Amino acid sequence: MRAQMENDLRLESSLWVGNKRYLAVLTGWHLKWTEADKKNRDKKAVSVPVAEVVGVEEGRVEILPHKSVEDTDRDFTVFYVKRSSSRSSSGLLWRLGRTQFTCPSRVLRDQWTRHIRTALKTHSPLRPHRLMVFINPFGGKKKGRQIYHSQVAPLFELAGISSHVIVTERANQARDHLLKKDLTGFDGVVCVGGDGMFSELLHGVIGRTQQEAGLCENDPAVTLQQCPLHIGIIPAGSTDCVCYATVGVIDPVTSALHIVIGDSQPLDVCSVHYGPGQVKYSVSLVGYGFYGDVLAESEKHRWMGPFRYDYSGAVVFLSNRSYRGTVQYLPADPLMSSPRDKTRCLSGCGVCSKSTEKLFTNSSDEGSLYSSYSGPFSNESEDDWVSVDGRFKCVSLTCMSSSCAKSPLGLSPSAHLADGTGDLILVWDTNPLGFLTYLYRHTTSQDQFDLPFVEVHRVKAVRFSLASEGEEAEDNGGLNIGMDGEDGGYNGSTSRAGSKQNLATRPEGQTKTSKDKTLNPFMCGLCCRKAPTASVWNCDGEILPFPKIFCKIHGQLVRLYARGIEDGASLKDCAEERLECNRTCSLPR
Ligand SMILES: CCCCCCCCCCCCC/C=C/[C@@H](O)[C@H](COP(=O)(O)O)NC(=O)CCCCC
Ligand SMILES: Nc1ncnc2c1ncn2[C@@H]1O[C@H](COP(=O)(O)OP(=O)(O)O)[C@@H](O)[C@H]1O
Ligand SMILES: [Ca+2]
Repeated sequence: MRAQMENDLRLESSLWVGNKRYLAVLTGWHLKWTEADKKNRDKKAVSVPVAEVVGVEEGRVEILPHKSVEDTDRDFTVFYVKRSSSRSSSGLLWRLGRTQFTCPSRVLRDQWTRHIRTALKTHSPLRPHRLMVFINPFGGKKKGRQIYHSQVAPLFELAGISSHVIVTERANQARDHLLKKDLTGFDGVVCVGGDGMFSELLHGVIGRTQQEAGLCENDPAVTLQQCPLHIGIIPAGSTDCVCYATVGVIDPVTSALHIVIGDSQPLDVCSVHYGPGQVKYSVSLVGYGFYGDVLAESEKHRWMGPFRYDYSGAVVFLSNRSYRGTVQYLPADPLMSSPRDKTRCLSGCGVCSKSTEKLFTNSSDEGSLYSSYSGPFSNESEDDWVSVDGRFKCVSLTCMSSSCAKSPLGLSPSAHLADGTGDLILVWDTNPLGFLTYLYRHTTSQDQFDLPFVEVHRVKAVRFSLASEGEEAEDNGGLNIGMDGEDGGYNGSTSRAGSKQNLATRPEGQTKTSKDKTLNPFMCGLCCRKAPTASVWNCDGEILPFPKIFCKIHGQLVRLYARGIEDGASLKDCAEERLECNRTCSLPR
């Protein structure tokens, strides 16, 4: 049956590109054109997977920067994904490749365009036809509208996608629209903005799916239903972490091309249960202490744009706070992977594929993905929880690497996008130089976990509560200057929550001395007033002012129009070894 379809789609003929003659072959999976006049050894061949063909148009057509059409009888133009490397990022930039072919006759030209269009329909079933696009006109450098209209809309039009565009007029408009309005006929939703805008779509899409399934999303015991609508992100925000960590570059054209060809990347989501039965969702950062304080501080300086985070980061660092609390976590299966195994989750990641089999009972049936999720706690009991008490600079939980331009490898470089786990990073109270070293290592390839006051655990769930006021005052002597005293830092204990058995003690070098106090006399102006004893949670850029939370990771709850980070090195190897490249990259051949 498949072979028959392949045969029906197959087309082979001589075509001209400029003044050179090529042998062009469409096999259903690939469109390949090989220079016809040269000897076999050096012949130039380009092979484009059908899945990466953006569109085909009759005539000689240009799209970017402006559309122009020369309506000739024997020509057709093929648009496709073309890769180039970018030094400033971890992934590959995608550009719109374009080749104009000339046929010997109009009949053959029409045959080519018809066959290519049929191949696209047959082999790219997830390509969107109708999208709902939300533009935040105030995100990042306030260029959302311009980015969409000049770089994205022409590509959507070329691919025959009809888009319903809403420029938001208030915060949470996109979320509310997705929760309440008719979404019939839409294949996906797209945000043009930053992580906050993505978070609105995430909440809208998850909430809507649970509503329609009749599930109570606020109940932490409920197994949430997977979301059928795909989410696309056109980066136009300040941090753009979700885009960076799933695509590898911050580039509107690259992201638009991933949407157009219907790429599909499953993503783990963390539900954060807080207050009286409320829930928020996060894919990148649930952070208490430093990251919560930076976010709270940055909200006062929104007018600074993306620079507000640098400024607030410096202010919060100088205020040198730490917080005492109890963290409990449910460890993930250590046989699957580890946050310190030095691997990276790249496009086609083996750990994530294996997890798909584990997370869904019948992984061979695509339909079952939406019904048979086994949930994170199939067999665990209270005894499996590990409990840690102490004073922390920050407690962070991330479902993915959370890489971004500031930190190209991210908060947890070996975290996986879709393995059903999150990485819990505990940074114990330490002196300012130690903490600066920790932060600085995020900007380099040095291991930020290889520090005595940092630990990282791969987990399925986390609970956090602050120390009671009495414990806090005892620990602090009433002043939260966070860097002094024998009680600061890694003085806590680790225990199995169920058995209450202490397992760990303070590692050497963690006792702080009075000398530390002299490290930063310039900080006194900032920190010698009574600092707050509680921080707030940073939940993907949203402030949660409730210290006590319960977090649970939901494996592959949503899907993005993305494919994970493509490994530039392997493409380069392919080019260097002179293998026939199945991608149209502009790397040296
Ligand atoms: C001495 C140099 C220190 C550099 C430290 C770098 C650490 C970077 C880790 C960043 C993790 C980012 C996780 C993502 C958070 C976003 O959801 C959130 C909101 O983004 P947006 O909606 O686009 O505004 N961004 C932040 O909370 C900013 C954190 C910045 C911390 C310095
Ligand atoms: N029209 C609007 N006016 C004000 N706030 C908005 C509007 N549209 C969206 N928002 C909110 O702005 C916040 C930040 O948006 P985002 O696009 O993430 O930009 P940035 O990355 O610069 O923070 C989001 O939390 C979102 O809810
Ligand atoms: Ca994960």
